[in-house]
Order: sequence, then structure tokens, then C-alpha cells
Amino acid sequence: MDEGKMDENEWRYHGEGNKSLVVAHAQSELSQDSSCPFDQEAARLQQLITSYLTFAERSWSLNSTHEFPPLGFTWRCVVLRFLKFPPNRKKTSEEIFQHLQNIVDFGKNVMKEFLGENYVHCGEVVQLPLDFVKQLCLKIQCERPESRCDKDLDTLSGYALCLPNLARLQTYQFAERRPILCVEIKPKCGFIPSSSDVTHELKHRVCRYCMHQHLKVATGKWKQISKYCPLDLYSGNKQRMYFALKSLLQEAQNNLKIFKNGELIYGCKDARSPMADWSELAHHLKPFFFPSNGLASGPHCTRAVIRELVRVITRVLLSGSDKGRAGALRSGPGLRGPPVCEASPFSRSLRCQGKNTPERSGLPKGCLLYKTLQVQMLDLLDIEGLYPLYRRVERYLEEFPEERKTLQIDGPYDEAFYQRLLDLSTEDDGTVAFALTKVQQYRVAMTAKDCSIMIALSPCLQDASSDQRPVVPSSRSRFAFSVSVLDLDLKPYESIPHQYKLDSKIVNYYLKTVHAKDATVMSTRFKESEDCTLVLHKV
Ligand SMILES: O=P(O)(O)O[C@@H]1[C@@H](OP(=O)(O)O)[C@H](OP(=O)(O)O)[C@H](O)[C@H](OP(=O)(O)O)[C@H]1OP(=O)(O)O
Ligand SMILES: Nc1ncnc2c1ncn2[C@@H]1O[C@H](COP(=O)(O)OP(=O)(O)OP(=O)(O)O)[C@@H](O)[C@H]1O
Repeated sequence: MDEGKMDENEWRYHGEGNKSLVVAHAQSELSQDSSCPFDQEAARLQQLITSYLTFAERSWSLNSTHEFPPLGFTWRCVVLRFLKFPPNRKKTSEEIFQHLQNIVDFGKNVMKEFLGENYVHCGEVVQLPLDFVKQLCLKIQCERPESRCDKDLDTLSGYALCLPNLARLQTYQFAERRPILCVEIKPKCGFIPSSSDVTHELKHRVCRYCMHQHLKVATGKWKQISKYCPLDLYSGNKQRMYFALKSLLQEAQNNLKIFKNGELIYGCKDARSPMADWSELAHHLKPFFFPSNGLASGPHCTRAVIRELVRVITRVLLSGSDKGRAGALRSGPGLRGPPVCEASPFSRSLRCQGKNTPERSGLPKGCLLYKTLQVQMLDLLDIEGLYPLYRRVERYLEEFPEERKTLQIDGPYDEAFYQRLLDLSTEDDGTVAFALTKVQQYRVAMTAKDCSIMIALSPCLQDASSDQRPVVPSSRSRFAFSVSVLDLDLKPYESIPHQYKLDSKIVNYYLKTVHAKDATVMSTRFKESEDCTLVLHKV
């Protein structure tokens, strides 16, 4: 890349998590300008995008004679993802390059295999001019939420990941001229462990997310407990999914973000963020869900617009073609544990109405939620069963530190690494090999428990039916859509002791403060009968 030509002013802050920060090309939210120049210095990024478009061509069976770059193409459809570190944590450039390369390899060799290539976009490591990165870092600093500023963007190595902007539709052919709505969901763990290693019986009845909510509110991370329960979203039952999505809309925390034309219009940065404003959201959504007269307004309109959004997202989440390789885990972990979480307001309201427990997961096998859940279930033993196996690996490594490489603890995440993940036996023969397989499966499962799903929607004409892109109907229009998964960085081996401690902290806090006085606390948490009416009739 030509060092002189990268301009920080062409990039804008897009978002960040605990470990990385993302900037998007500043023009990505503008409508397409077909005369926009295709600069030479963007050639490398152009190459990257070519490979994404190759993917798009395969996916949607586009005409193979289609020229690249298409008219009006710019590199505005990519993001740059930088690693972040605590201020005193210095890593060498080589370490950072390797870390990023591992992320790419893990995506390619493992997650694409498990989730399907249509959903996973691995990107590529790029080296950027240091001056550009430093200027960019200064430029975006004021936009970063305070709660994320405990870590600094890596400005020393110059390395970053270049990825397709998943807030845009993942095919170039039809997206750019039309407005785009993107819903990002971090669904978290969608099952309850059935492992016999679990020591607290409560963990077989209440999911981790619902228990963790109480600790998060107590520590001030969020203001109030969410009614969202991942088991409802993963149920495949439309009513439960509506409830889950509506609950996310009420209390987004870090589980829901909405972007319009690449810009964040809904989502919560931290506990200090203002309350969610549905009428403002509905104002943004109206052009997508209502005809252009734009006259409708008021609470009725707000509810109708939100309901329509929830319907469309549910349909998209239940869609999936699964044309790729058969899911390697199909005959694997299977559905285990109870189908509902006792703490979910939805199941509680059903119970109080004397209704039966809802059906077990009805997720279609091709959809991303189903596949993600299968990968999450690679956590077969729960952290309580896994921790002693981690200790076994640790003891071995203490004795033979040079073996760390052979055991592929820090990569490479290649085909051999993937193949070993497919061994789902739970019969412990006392070997390090068994312990290692379970440890690696656990890390992969934890990654799937923390990833996010991006759904991009763009209105399309009623009569636009000639191509094969997926389309979801809404009550008044149709949307072309794409579904992708992001944040598939393999969880570090070193985080296992932390997971073990956190698990016990979450359960103990829940037992102490909620479970013991369940009735009292739950009655202040929400009014069940009211909620139920809202859920079943007004979503
Ligand atoms: O442990 P959890 O469930 O709280 O998940 C952490 C997330 O918190 P959440 O509960 O989603 O608010 C946490 O998200 P936030 O920083 O709170 O937005 C991270 O995703 C963290 O992953 P990592 O350590 O950065 O790789 C996540 O840690 P991992 O457990 O996935 O390692
Ligand atoms: N390819 C992408 N396209 C568009 N937006 C993206 C992309 N990758 C990340 N983002 C945005 O940047 C945000 C932060 O990215 P990401 O979740 O990967 O960070 P992280 O630090 O790894 O997260 P975590 O806190 O879970 O560890 C995401 O929530 C999403 O909004």
C-alpha cells in the first residue's frame, strides 16, 4: 500500500468491544456515487474485496461474466478492526501479526466449517502506515465510550484486520444505492448444561445469562435486569423469539445494536446511556416499514413499526439454506438440557397460566442460530467438568513446557486442529490427549457463546425477482437480506481459570440474592400477567 495516501479523515469510528476497535470507511453510509474514483492506493483492499465478491458470486449465483470492480465500486464496504490492549501491556509487532493471523486461520479452518461459509467472513491481515494509525487513533478517541477506554488501540504494529463491512449487505450487486438497516445481536449461550459435573442443581434450571444479569446490575454494569433470555431466542418458537427480540429492544445492553446506513441509531454503550427511546427508533424505521407517505405517527405507529421489525428479524433468523458442507456437528452434541430457563419471564408467565412447557427447539437446521447453538454445545462438560481437565493439561505443560507448541495451544488453527474438535466422546481415559480435546472444544464453544449475528436488510422492489438473493417479505414491502456472524476470535486458553471463578461467582450471587427470596424479587422485577398480555398480543 502506498504509505502516503491513507487518510484518517476517510475513516470513522464504528464500534468496539472489549478486545478490538472497528473503524469504517467514512463514505460507507453515503449513497453510492458512481463517479467515485477508484484510487490506486486502494488496490490491495480492492483485492481483498474481490475475494469477498467472489464469495458473493458463489452465494447468489451471479453472472460469472460480471466485471470487477463493478461500476461505482469503492473500498467503502470494508472495516478495519484493530486490537486493543491495556496501556501497560506491550506486545511486539510480530506477536500482534500472529494474533491477527490466528484469528483469520481460526475463522477459515474452524468456524467456516462449523457455521458454513455463507455466514463467516474471515478477512485478512493488513499492514497500515503507522502515521495513519496514530492519526486515526487521535481522531476517534473522543467518540469512544468512557467504559471502553481502559484499553488502547494498538498503534505500534500497524497491523489490523480488513473485513467486509457486515452492516452492509454481503453482495455488491444491489445494496449500495438503497438504504440499509442492520441489526446486530449478541445472543449469548442458548442452552442449559446437562453435565453431571455441575454441582449447583440450579444451573440445570436457570441459564447463565439470566443468572449473570443480577451480578451485572449489582456491579453497576447495567441499570436494570433484562427480560431477554437466550433460550427464548434459540427456541425456534416464534412467540418466544418475538418476546426475546422485544426484550432486547427494551433493554439492549450490549446484546443489540441497530445501524441505519452504517450509522448506529440504537444501542446502549454502558449503564450511563440514556433510556431506550422507541419513538425515536420508530422514526428511523418508518421509511423501511411503511410506504413513503410518512404520515403515520403516534404510539400506535411506533408499536406497529417495532412489531414489523421483530417479525422480519424473526423470519430472517429462521431462514437458512445450508448449501455448504453438511454441518459436522449434526450428529454431535444434539439438544440437551431443559428447553426453557426457569428465570425467563416468558416461561414463568406460561407456567403461571398453567400452560405446558413450550416445545423443545424448533430451529431449522440450516439457520445460523441452530449452527451457533451446535458449536456452543461443544461445551459438553460445563466449566465445572472442564476445569480439572484444564488442570491436567497445565500440569503436563509445567513438566514439558516445550510441548505447548505441539499441543497447538496457541495455534496454528489448521485442519488438524479442526479435526480433533470433532471427537465428542466424554469417556475420560485419563490421558492428556482427552483433556486437551475437551479444553479446545470448550474454547471454541465459548467463542460461539460470545459471537454476534449481523442482519442487514435493504428494501427491494415488489417486482424485483429475477436474481436469487434471499428476500424476506414484510407487511408492506420486501427486504433483500444477508446474515453474517462476527467476533469469532478463539477464546484464550488462559481465560479458563477466570471462567471457572466467574461461574461460581455468578451462581453464588444468584443463589444468595435471588433464588433465596425468589418470590419477592421476581414480583418487583416485572408484573407477569401484564407482561404476558404484552408478549402474546402486542409484539
Ligand atoms: O463472560 P461473559 O459472558 O460476561 O462474556 C464477556 C462479555 O460480557 P457480556 O456478558 O457479554 O456482557 C464481554 O463483553 P463486554 O466487554 O462486556 O461488552 C466480552 O465479550 C468478553 O469477551 P473477551 O474477554 O473480550 O474475549 C466476554 O467474556 P468471555 O466469557 O466470552 O470470555
Ligand atoms: N466486519 C464488521 N462489519 C461491521 N461492523 C463490525 C464488524 N466487525 C465488528 N463490527 C462492529 O464492531 C463492534 C466491536 O467488534 P467486536 O465484537 O469484534 O469486538 P470485540 O472487542 O472482539 O468484542 P468483545 O467485547 O465481544 O470481545 C461490533 O459490535 C460491531 O458493531
